[in-house]
Order: sequence, then C-alpha cells, then structure tokens
Amino acid sequence: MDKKIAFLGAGSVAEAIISGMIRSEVVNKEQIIVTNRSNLERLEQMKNNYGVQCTTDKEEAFSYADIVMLAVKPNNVEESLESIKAYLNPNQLIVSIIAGVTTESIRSNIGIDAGVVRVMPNTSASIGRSATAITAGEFASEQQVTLVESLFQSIGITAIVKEEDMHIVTAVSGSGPAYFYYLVEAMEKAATESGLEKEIADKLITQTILGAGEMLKQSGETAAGLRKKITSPKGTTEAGIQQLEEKKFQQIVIESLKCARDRSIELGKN
Ligand SMILES: NC(=O)C1=CN([C@@H]2O[C@H](COP(=O)(O)OP(=O)(O)OC[C@H]3O[C@@H](n4cnc5c(N)ncnc54)[C@H](O)[C@@H]3O)[C@@H](O)[C@H]2O)C=CC1
Ligand SMILES: O=C(O)[C@@H]1CCC=N1
Repeated sequence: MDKKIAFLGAGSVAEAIISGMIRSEVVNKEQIIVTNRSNLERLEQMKNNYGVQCTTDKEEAFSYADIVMLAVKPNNVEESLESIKAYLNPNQLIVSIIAGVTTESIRSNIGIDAGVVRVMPNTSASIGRSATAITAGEFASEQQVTLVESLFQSIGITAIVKEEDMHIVTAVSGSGPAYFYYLVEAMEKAATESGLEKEIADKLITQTILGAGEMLKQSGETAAGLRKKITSPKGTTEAGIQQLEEKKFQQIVIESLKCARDRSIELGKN
C-alpha cells in the first residue's frame, strides 16, 4: 500500500497497530509518521523501535498524509483535533480508533466533509491477532472502507458493524483481552497458592487459553458444547462450575461488559 499514514497519538494502541502493520509489511516504516503532544522521549522510543518518522510538528505530519489515524484518549479529542484541523483536507481519509466518539462528532470537530471511518481494534494487533470492528461515517466512500479493511486485516480479522454497535463491540473485543488477562491472573493465583511453580503455571495456563481459543475457532462447536465435553458427572470441572454458578460468574461477566459498553456511550457524550 503506497499511502502515507500519520498518527495523532503515540500510546499503547498506536504502538500495537504500528508494530503489527510493519510486521505484516502492509506498509513500510518510511510511510508512517507519528506525533504526540510533547513527549519527545516516547517519540524517540517509537523511532528506535520501529524506524518510523516522528515529530511534534503537526503541519509536517498531517499536511502530506493520505490517512490520518486518530489514537488519542477520548478526553483529548477536541484539543487534539483543533491542533491539526488547519492541515487537513477533504481528500484525506480519517480513521478514528477512539472509544465512544462518533464519526459525526469527529467530522464536525475537524469542520470538513472528509471520510471518517471508525475502528475498534485491540492490542493483539501487535502480533497480528487483533479483532477489529469497522464502521463508516457519512462521507466515507466504499473505497475508503475497503482500504481500512485491508489495512486492519493485515493485523488480524475485521468485521463491519453498524455505528451504534461500536459501544458493545468496544466492551467485547476492544477491552476484551483485558478480561482474559484478569482471568489468567486469578488462575495464576490459584495455581501458585496451591504450590505450583509460577513458571510452570504460566506455561500451562497460556497454552490452555490458546488451545481453548483455537477449539472455539476450529471445532465448529459452541462454547457451551465444548464446556460440557470437559464436565464429567461428579468430576473436577463440575465442582468448579458449581462454584462459578453459585457466585453468579456469568451474571458478573454480563454486567461487567454492559458497564464497559455504557462507559463507551458516556465517553461519546462527554
Ligand atoms: N488501549 C487499548 O487497548 C485500546 C484503545 N483504544 C482507543 O485508542 C485511543 C488511545 O488509547 P491508548 O493508546 O491506550 O492511550 P495512551 O494514553 O497510551 O495514548 C494516547 C496518546 O495520545 C497523545 N495525545 C494526547 N493529547 C494529544 C494532542 N493534543 N496531540 C497529539 N497527541 C496527543 C498522548 O501523548 C499519547 O501518545 C483511546 O481513544 C482508546 O479509547 C482502542 C482500542 C483498544
Ligand atoms: O479502556 C479503554 O477505554 C480502551 C477502549 C478499548 C480498550 N481500551
């Protein structure tokens, strides 16, 4: 892809996307320019780690970009868009990774009818395993959406969704990896508190979660079906599941994801 991509924001998600895209060779490092507000040390780190261009000069970064990637926190949207809008033009494609914030809100903040495409990837982008949801704003062309799909397919799988579904998508697959990590932390505690060496526990748990994920993908069976196959009557799994049911584990997970969804709605309103 021969497009120039300028990143507004050099945080963890920008880094995951940049490292994934360079790794997949969908773009090369010379095509990427990264900016942040003022953290020169962070820009230096990005330059050293990935060979991308870095600057705090917004004009230099955004005037010549074909694709503008917005990777700032939701509460920095207004001030950061204000700092670049003078350098944007309607032919550029604006891709927003920002949770909660609508394509229309971005378009009205930049004040031009550029195509805005909103995406919700996750940090597994850095190893080419993101699950990215994509939605098109009013002025985004089909061609622009296809371009965004192919960019993000280079760092994992993509799905096109309706804009109103972006809130629940953010809870499920944007924040999702964090919930799995949280579960793994608890499994590690159970293992080490029962005397297992941490290194062995980590190795077994990581492979268990990977294997379960691959089973979900490859077996053609439902999660419930796969679970039932492991749950022998009066066996160990049943004892564990009984405790999860008593403590209303599924209800807790459902409510937690709804809290994340509602927070995304709130971030958009603010
Ligand atoms: N962390 C994650 O797993 C995911 C995050 N997101 C979204 O990505 C966005 C960024 O998240 P993180 O990378 O985690 O945040 P972060 O806090 O690590 O990075 C934010 C970046 O924005 C920069 N920034 C702030 N104000 C600026 C300004 N005025 N001009 C230029 N740069 C400015 C900061 O210097 C920093 O480099 C958020 O909107 C978040 O909702 C989306 C998917 C996954
Ligand atoms: O926690 C957040 O707000 C961002 C959005 C999805 C993942 N991290």
